[in-house]
Amino acid sequence: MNEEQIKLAATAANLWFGRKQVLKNVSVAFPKNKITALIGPSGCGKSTLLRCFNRMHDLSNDVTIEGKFLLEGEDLYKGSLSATEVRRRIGMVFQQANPFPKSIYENINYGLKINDIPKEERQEIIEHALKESYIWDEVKDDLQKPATRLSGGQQQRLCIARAVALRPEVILMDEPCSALDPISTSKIEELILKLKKDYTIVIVTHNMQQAQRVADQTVFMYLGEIIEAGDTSQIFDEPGMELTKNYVQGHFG
Ligand SMILES: Nc1ncnc2c1ncn2[C@@H]1O[C@H](COP(=O)(O)OP(=O)(O)OP(=O)(O)O)[C@@H](O)[C@H]1O
Repeated sequence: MNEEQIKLAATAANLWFGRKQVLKNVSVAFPKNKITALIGPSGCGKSTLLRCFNRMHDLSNDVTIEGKFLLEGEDLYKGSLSATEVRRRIGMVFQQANPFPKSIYENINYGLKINDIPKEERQEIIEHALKESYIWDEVKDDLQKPATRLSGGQQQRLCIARAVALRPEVILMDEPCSALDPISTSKIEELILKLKKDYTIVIVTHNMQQAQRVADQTVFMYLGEIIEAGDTSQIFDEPGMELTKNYVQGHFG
């Protein structure tokens, strides 16, 4: 991958929670306008790595982070970027849809407000974000309804709308479908595939079929290390490492 294709990267990253090292010399690059699946057994550090890119560990005082986390070459920790700016440019969607206990409208409006988007522009941005996230038709007549009354799959698409409304460059998704039924899952997958035209996407998933359906690149982690990264077809069909092969074939994890 040449420099110009890389949107997001970590180099020689280490992370400790207290004395426990959870990321070990992690170097990884996520290409622009592509979907990367991050796979590996439970506890190997996938979420921890994802959260580093969004400065989610900033508020924990027992976390030590070393190495570099770069957005188009710009250091996410050492430069002039604030955590708020980092989170605007790098959006995140979580395993459990987490709408605010407010209306559908307010769920998106809130982020626009705190990012100083003028009031007169917000209506159009909200409508566009809901359309872009394939949920507009289901909610357009009831934008004042509490978001918590939507189904799980609708809530997750609303959370994606909330993220895209801020026009991020990257969307990080931490097992976004693990709490959803197969129909909602396929809607989200369809949405993810559509979004890659405009965004760089990194998705943590335990679902090997999902990784193969959506990801261009797959990264396999084990015990805090990156074992192998490559085109999804290569990782699944011709893995270079025995460990990767055993994992993708379901022998452990
Ligand atoms: N805040 C924390 N304090 C201490 N240890 C933590 C903290 N968060 C995570 N860990 C530990 O770090 C390791 C990696 O956790 P992480 O959630 O990144 O793994 P994961 O690969 O995403 O797992 P899963 O697939 O189960 O979500 C685990 O051993 C976990 O117990």
